[in-house]
Amino acid sequence: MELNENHANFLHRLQSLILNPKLEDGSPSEKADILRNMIVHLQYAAVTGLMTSDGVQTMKREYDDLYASIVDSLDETTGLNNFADGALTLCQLHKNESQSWKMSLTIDKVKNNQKIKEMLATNQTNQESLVPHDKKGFVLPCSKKDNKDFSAFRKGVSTDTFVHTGSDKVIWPTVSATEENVLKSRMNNGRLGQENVNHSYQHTGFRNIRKPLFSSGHGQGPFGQFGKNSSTSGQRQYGEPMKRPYRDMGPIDSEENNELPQPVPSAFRTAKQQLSIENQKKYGNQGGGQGMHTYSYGTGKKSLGPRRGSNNRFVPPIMNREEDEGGNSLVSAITRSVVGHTRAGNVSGEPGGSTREDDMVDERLKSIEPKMVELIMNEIMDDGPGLTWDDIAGLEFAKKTIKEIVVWPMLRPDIFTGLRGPPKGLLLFGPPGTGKTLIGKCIASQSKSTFFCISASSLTSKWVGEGEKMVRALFAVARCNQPAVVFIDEIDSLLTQRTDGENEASRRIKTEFLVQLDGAATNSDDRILVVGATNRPQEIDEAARRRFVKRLYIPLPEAVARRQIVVNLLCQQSHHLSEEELDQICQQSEGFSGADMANLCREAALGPIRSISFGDIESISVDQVRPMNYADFQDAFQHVKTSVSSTDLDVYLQWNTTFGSGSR
Ligand SMILES: Nc1ncnc2c1ncn2[C@@H]1O[C@H](COP(=O)(O)OP(=O)(O)OP(=O)(O)O)[C@@H](O)[C@H]1O
Ligand SMILES: [Mg+2]
Repeated sequence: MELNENHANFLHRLQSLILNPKLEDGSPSEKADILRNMIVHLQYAAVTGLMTSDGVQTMKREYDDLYASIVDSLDETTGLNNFADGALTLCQLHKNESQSWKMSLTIDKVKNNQKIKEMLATNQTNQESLVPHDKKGFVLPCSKKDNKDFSAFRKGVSTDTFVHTGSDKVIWPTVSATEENVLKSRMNNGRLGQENVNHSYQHTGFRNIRKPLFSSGHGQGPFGQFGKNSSTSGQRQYGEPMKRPYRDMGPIDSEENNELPQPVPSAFRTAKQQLSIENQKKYGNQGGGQGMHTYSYGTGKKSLGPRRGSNNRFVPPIMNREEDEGGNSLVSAITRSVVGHTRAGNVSGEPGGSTREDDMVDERLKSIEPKMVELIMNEIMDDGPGLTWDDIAGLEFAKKTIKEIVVWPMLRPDIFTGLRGPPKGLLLFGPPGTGKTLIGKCIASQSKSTFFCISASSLTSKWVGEGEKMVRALFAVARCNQPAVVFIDEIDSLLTQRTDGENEASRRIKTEFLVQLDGAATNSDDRILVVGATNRPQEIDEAARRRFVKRLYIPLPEAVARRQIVVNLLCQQSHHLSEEELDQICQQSEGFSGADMANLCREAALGPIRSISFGDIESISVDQVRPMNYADFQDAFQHVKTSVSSTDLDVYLQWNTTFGSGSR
């Protein structure tokens, strides 16, 4: 590939972005923009072959993590996912590990990094080529075995620079010594992969760039110059015409110039690339394994279960050329990631899916912006926190109906066809704190389907600004991950009744949502269930209401259920409550929601602690804390009241009578 002025400008821009990311100041959205820009640049560099996919992947992984931490963070000073805080109890208490992530790569840190110091020291002493080459000096294809030598070579890569004559019209930016250090260090880490920045790009990561030829007979591999005296001997002046593409380049003698050797090193792959290719072939992207670390979110987070970590979901969108000669790498890579995430027993069956499946998925995602696919993938939950139906007290009718709609059809799709086909929309409505979100958690852990938990904020994000496209992306990705359950908590905030004065964007989102719901409902092959939960069903648009064919009332718990909640919670504490006292508590708590019951128990559990004098609290052992008793509950009743008024209750009962699917 010829390095033209556009490429030069591009590389110049990329270099300044990396050297000076300007991430210290600025709002979260500005930072997100900068990082997005960086990621796009890296993708471009890989697609055009200006950087190796290895170099891109390593760098991009870091920027992706940082980017995801900004997009996900609920803290308004550091992140974007905060504007719907009030509306979304689901997200409250969300504590994201990424919040503490800071840009650690400062120039000072790089300068003081031990490895970099060593590298620079090695550079000065290392004079020998460590890359295997044949007698003529051509670089040999590197096997996994050779890779050991090769990494040694990378450590000792020469930092000498080439003279830049200017006749290529490529004006490389002049960089300071410190900046040079940064770039060198990134090269050594396989990041930018640049080993020579003074006036020419000799980049371990950049490939196919016109490179200086050597005539010294010492090998020059795809990773740049090496060999004796590389600062002067054998360097090609920039004005000289390029004889061969860089990646195919071996050293040539001046006499041999007319008879160029066959490109040997084009077969070259690093061991890492080779391993990654093999893994991809074997397992699809899931099996790629290396470099993908799993996140676990903070314990304080209130959510339906663990989200896939940003890196876990991330599959480098740029594949090795060997694998994707046909281009369209971004979409197909994301497609693979979608298929790769599909659970066992899903449409694709095997992780990674078949080629036919890939093609099919490709089609479905073709019109969807990759960044949106990525955002949606981020909303897929791994198996939830192991909640079972028994953890939900009472609500027998709702549980039975949900099992019918969600669990059984997943187990026996062959039986649930035609008239028996399960409904595609399920609405859970009822007073606050009655277990609607809890049911969502249970579906996540019990259904053998891909579970998307979508918050209104992901769909209406100010930053994305294109909510209806997000809705389309959501359903497209769900379609690729069938059977799928899309759980939308507090769905009223998304589907409120349409009014004349309402904002155009939210109207568009709503319309798209209805269209997609219709599509899922009418296409009998689609195995997508949309579950909405709300405590304001009366505010839902009538068109949306119609599409939620099953509308289940989740009422306040009855005495038996309240008892079960108390017993479940008390099993973690020592107590002296008799059966009669428990019955008494359940009668006294008439009108309490499940959440109120949990609050009551929490308050009562503080009783024994309150009876300890302030002075003893530091020294007392756990065994010395007295067990809870009936009096603690009586005290707690003084402070905890029902949160649902009887007027509110009437509204739900009324709505259930008119629109609900029954409650027995
Ligand atoms: N049926 C139940 N069984 C056991 N615990 C329950 C039940 N209902 C509510 N709880 C308790 O109340 C808490 C809140 O429940 P949940 O978040 O599911 O309520 P919700 O119906 O989604 O409320 P909202 O409408 O305000 O979102 C749960 O974490 C659980 O401790
Ligand atoms: Mg809820």
